[in-house]
Amino acid sequence: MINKNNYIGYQGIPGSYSEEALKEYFGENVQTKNYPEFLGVFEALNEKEIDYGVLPLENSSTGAINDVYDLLRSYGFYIVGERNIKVDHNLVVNKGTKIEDLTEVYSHSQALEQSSRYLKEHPNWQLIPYKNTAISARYIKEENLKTKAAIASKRAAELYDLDILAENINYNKNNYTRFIIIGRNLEVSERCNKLSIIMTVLHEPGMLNKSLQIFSDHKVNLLKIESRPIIERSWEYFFYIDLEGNLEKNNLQEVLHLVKKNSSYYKLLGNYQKSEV
Ligand SMILES: O=C(O)C(=O)C[C@]1(C(=O)O)C=C[C@@H](O)C=C1
Repeated sequence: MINKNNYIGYQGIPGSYSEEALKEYFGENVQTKNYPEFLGVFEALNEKEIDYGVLPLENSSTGAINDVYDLLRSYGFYIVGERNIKVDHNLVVNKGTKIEDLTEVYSHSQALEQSSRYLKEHPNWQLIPYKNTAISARYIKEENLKTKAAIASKRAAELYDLDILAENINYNKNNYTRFIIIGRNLEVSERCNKLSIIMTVLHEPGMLNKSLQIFSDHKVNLLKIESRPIIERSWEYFFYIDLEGNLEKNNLQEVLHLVKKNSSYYKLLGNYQKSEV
């Protein structure tokens, strides 16, 4: 369980959306460590450099963040919490830059995608995927050129002393990113009401349906299914399933036991409290 000596890791630098999710979840007064890549957060948790990590898992406009889904399975950590954050992107530039000066726009690929309709109105701009939204903002500040812009949060513009040339350029005005909090151990408490598992089924007709029927027969409410390819076995998939429930309540453990029996691979990813928004 979380205590005040814990270190919490996130991808990016101050001003990134991951940092915002971290502060919303843990509060302002926590010790943080940051890493340039998602992988760095997993490695740091593995090496006990941090106690928890905060990572984006999916977005309400563009869907899954595949790298994080895959890392989550391969490292074997647990989801202990989640927080949905409203994400509004801005085109940020060095002071005095005009829209017609721009030739290059830097940001995380997710942010470029979430702003794609606005960016299509400027077909002459070169779009350059970069490590993170706030790292892009800091980079264009360091370069100090009027030809380069970044897509980032208002807070990143403030922190790196940049101007906002266009506000809220994400095409979905209800653009939310779901962040997960990961830890080394399974943490189950009274308040947990959401569960995530990964499973694969035998490549035979009706096998996925059989697993889903188990949930339906026991009145377990499914919230999401995401599939990710199994690299070594073409056209076979890991199914990531989110469902409602608490591991210590009702007969959920027995239901999961039946699902496990019907699966060729099964892993419990965590039991945690659903984000309010
Ligand atoms: O946290 C950041 O600032 C990021 O650049 C990452 C990230 C992501 O990977 O989805 C986080 C939230 C937004 O959806 C866009 C980008």
